[in-house]
Amino acid sequence: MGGAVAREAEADSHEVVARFHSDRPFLEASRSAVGEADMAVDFSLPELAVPHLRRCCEWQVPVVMGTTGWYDALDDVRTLVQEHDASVLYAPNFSIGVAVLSRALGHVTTLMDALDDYDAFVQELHHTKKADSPSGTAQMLAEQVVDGLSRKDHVEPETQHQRIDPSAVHVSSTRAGTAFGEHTVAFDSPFDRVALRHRAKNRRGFAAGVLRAAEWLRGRRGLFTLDDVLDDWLNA
Ligand SMILES: NC(=O)C1=CN([C@@H]2O[C@H](COP(=O)(O)OP(=O)(O)OC[C@H]3O[C@@H](n4cnc5c(N)ncnc54)[C@H](O)[C@@H]3O)[C@@H](O)[C@H]2O)C=CC1
Ligand SMILES: O=C(O)C1=N[C@H](C(=O)O)C[C@H](O)C1
Repeated sequence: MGGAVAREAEADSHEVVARFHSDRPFLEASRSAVGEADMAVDFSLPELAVPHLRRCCEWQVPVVMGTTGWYDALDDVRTLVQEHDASVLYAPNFSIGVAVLSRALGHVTTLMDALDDYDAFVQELHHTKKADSPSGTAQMLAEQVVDGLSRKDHVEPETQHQRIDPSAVHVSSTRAGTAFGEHTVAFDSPFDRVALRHRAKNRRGFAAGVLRAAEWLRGRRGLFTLDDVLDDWLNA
């Protein structure tokens, strides 16, 4: 993703001050390496996300965090941001289409909460290079369903070798080929199935969302998500 974001940024007249990767690790860089950068964008590895966030907070560089797989540490990151009065915006998926799907899902789960016949599940498909599973987006969508449906109380991301607990939202992950990222949230009753689906056709949608989020974040302090950007985006 780093390359896709850099291309989109340069096409939009932003300057890419520095790029870090496995041969030039960010955590080994000095403050001067990022110069006057007014924003950092991170698409790296789950285990690097929090150390990278910490370094950016210490250096007072606002961050747009796209890396997934670190959300168990969200409370620590919230504390970190408060301690440093820092600026961080994170999202498991920077596509505007997923932001809209997520808003729509909020409305759908409110309706479905009154319709006990409907069970809910999430499916995701990604390319074989993906390091984390389930995807951050699938995890987010499944948690949204748990929050919205009183008959569900947890997410189950593992293959079940027994009957599924009816209070679980099952998330299944497939890794195959070069799929950019597909997510389906579905509600299944004895009579029909209602599904919301997003399919990324390439990586440009993620990169465009990152730029939009970075522009929104400038001058703001706190911990934000793409949902905070959405109202301005839709009304622009
Ligand atoms: N939020 C969103 O919209 C999206 C999130 N992602 C997430 O972004 C993350 C990265 O995904 P991809 O870009 O597809 O993976 P990738 O494997 O192409 O990129 C990982 C990058 O991390 C770099 N890296 C490895 N060690 C490093 C170190 N010590 N210091 C600095 N950089 C280091 C690698 O050089 C590489 O450039 C994943 O967690 C993925 O789920 C991916 C696409 C969209
Ligand atoms: O690794 C990817 O490629 C993607 N990861 C994100 C996720 O984990 O949800 C977003 C997108 O689906 C692509």
